[in-house]
Amino acid sequence: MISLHRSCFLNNTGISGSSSPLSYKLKKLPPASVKVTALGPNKDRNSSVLIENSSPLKETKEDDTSSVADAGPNSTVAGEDTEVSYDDAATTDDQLVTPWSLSVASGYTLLRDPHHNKGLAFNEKERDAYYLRGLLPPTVISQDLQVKKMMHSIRKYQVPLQKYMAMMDLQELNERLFYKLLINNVEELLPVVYTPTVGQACQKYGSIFRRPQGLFISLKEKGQIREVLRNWPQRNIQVIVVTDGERILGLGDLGCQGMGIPIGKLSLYTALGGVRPSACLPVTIDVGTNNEKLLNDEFYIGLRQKRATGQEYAELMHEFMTAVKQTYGEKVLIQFEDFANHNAFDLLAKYSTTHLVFNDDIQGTASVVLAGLVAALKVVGGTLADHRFLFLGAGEAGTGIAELIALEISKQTNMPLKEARKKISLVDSKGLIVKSRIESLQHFKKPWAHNHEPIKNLVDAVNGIKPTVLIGTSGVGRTFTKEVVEAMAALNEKPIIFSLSNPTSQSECTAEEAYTWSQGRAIFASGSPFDPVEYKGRVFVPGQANNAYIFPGLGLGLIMSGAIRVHDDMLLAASEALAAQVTQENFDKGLIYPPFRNIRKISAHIAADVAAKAYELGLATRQPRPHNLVKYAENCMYNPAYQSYR
Ligand SMILES: NC(=O)C1=CN([C@@H]2O[C@H](COP(=O)(O)OP(=O)(O)OC[C@H]3O[C@@H](n4cnc5c(N)ncnc54)[C@H](OP(=O)(O)O)[C@@H]3O)[C@@H](O)[C@H]2O)C=CC1
Ligand SMILES: CC(=O)C(=O)O
Ligand SMILES: [Mg+2]
Repeated sequence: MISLHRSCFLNNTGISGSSSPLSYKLKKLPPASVKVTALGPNKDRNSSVLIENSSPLKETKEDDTSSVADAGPNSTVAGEDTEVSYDDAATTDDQLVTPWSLSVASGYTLLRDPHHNKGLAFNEKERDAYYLRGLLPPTVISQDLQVKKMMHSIRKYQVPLQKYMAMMDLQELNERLFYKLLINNVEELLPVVYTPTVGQACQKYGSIFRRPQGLFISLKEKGQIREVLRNWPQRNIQVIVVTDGERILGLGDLGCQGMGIPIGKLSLYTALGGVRPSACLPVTIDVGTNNEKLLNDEFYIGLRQKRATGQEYAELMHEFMTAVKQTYGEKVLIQFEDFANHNAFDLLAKYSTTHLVFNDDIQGTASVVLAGLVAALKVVGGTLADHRFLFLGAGEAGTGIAELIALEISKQTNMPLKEARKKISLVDSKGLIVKSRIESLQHFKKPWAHNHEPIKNLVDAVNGIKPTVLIGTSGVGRTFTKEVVEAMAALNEKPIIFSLSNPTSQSECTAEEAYTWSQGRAIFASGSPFDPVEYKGRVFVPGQANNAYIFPGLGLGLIMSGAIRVHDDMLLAASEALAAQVTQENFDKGLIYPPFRNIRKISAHIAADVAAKAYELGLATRQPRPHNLVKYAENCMYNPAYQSYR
């Protein structure tokens, strides 16, 4: 009896260094009593086919002439006088069949394996060695030419969602080409695989869903989450991005269709931060949805029930968090993403002492915004403590940013944190957060309830508080009206205005509005990208204040140092590292963030500073500490160039 190992490829085993997609082959099958049996996936995960024979078959090296890749579900696995035929057409609906498959990476299978497929870039030698002759047209082209060709076809699509789908198809066809494309064209493709287009993709995810790109863990899987994790083909997981889909960007509850977000975020972990794709696991927890439209949509792919809450919710999340640690160990990084705030703060508080976790919307966003502010001070002058901050939106992003600003002010000035918080005011859907509202406020808003008379609307709050910085984290589009921006411009020579809500439709104002209404004086950044704006003969390039600048580098820093916990000082370190990357040339264009085209270099610096902080705090387990952390970060980064197969 012998089993063929399905997981014998580079990255499938988690063992790198092999440059052959084909590690095992069989000698020709002996004539008698050959039986091919399928195994259910949970019986032996490493086996696709079990072949019983009176004389055991030997495993041999690649120079052997026969390959089991010749066999497939519809083919005949033949000895000289024995045939076992598998013919799908012969089965009917009421006959039970087992969905077995061979996954030896050669021939047709190799072309279907996104981790190893190179398409027309397979060279002549590889085409011979891996049974590709005839399966490809004769031309051999370079990866660079493939990139050029793909960009050419993606640019032809007018509809952003079509571009998104073309990118997702590519990711599932040829992973290295996907990442090469994304890295080489990051400024053009970021809005395709990430905000704003990923928002549309989530809204339509039920219709566009094709193949699993991450794990769906629903209430149906309660009690079996460890087994579900084992169904994922990769074992050596380093980062998980998990959502429950309740607050997807500023689009609200998209239930199970929120899966587009973890997938998009993790593709940035690889493209922007260099974490290898096989180490990334997107997860969506499905506890139902309160979105009536989805519940009534025949194409909805999630659980058709109202959201579970309370103990039922907490138990599922706890089982997930426990299973993750048991399966992948202490050092797996879990990024909470796009949870609604009534769960987000509690989950973070509960698991930050036992797991390597952070909440991107609360902490990653805070870090990126603080970096933008620190950079903006070089243009407007003064220290953080000299400024007054007003937020529209007092949820995860708003209070998360506010707290990190206060922490930094407190560090810089030795002012008590409580005092530092007084420089920051927040407005929620009910108006300015003030002391008289304290009883009815959610716990994360309470620290921001200052002594002030109640104010209902934003313009009055601007005129009453007289902020130098206005930050939008409301998730509601066009709330920075002309009146609001003009009020900021009347109060400040250079008003700092950030419209952070995503996607573009939810941005508090557009770049054009910010520059026009402030007569070209605003220092502006937005969560989703806007094109440059020409105002009175001058071109303004708006920056993108998005946590995508932070989480890939932060994650890499945590992974490469073997950190076991996330600490606020790491977020401050990430923020400082990002701010330090803004050049005079960027400032001259009105930018307070460096361009995304340099993101891998930026991420290496962020990773290095985060790792340095982890060592300093005694939270790093990788010893000895690398001497040059920036170089080490760069060397750790995944390179999407094709590997040569022997
Ligand atoms: N650029 C970036 O990197 C990031 C951007 N974001 C974006 O920020 C937005 C908010 O996210 P998040 O903080 O997590 O969401 P939350 O739901 O936690 O918070 C939203 C806040 O906005 C308030 N709000 C809603 N409507 C109004 C209104 N009309 N006027 C005033 N306040 C209002 C809510 O008030 P109430 O509490 O009274 O309901 C709440 O305080 C989203 O669009 C998200 O995409 C988030 C993370 C990162
Ligand atoms: C960018 C991001 O994380 C958000 O909008 O939720
Ligand atoms: Mg988010």
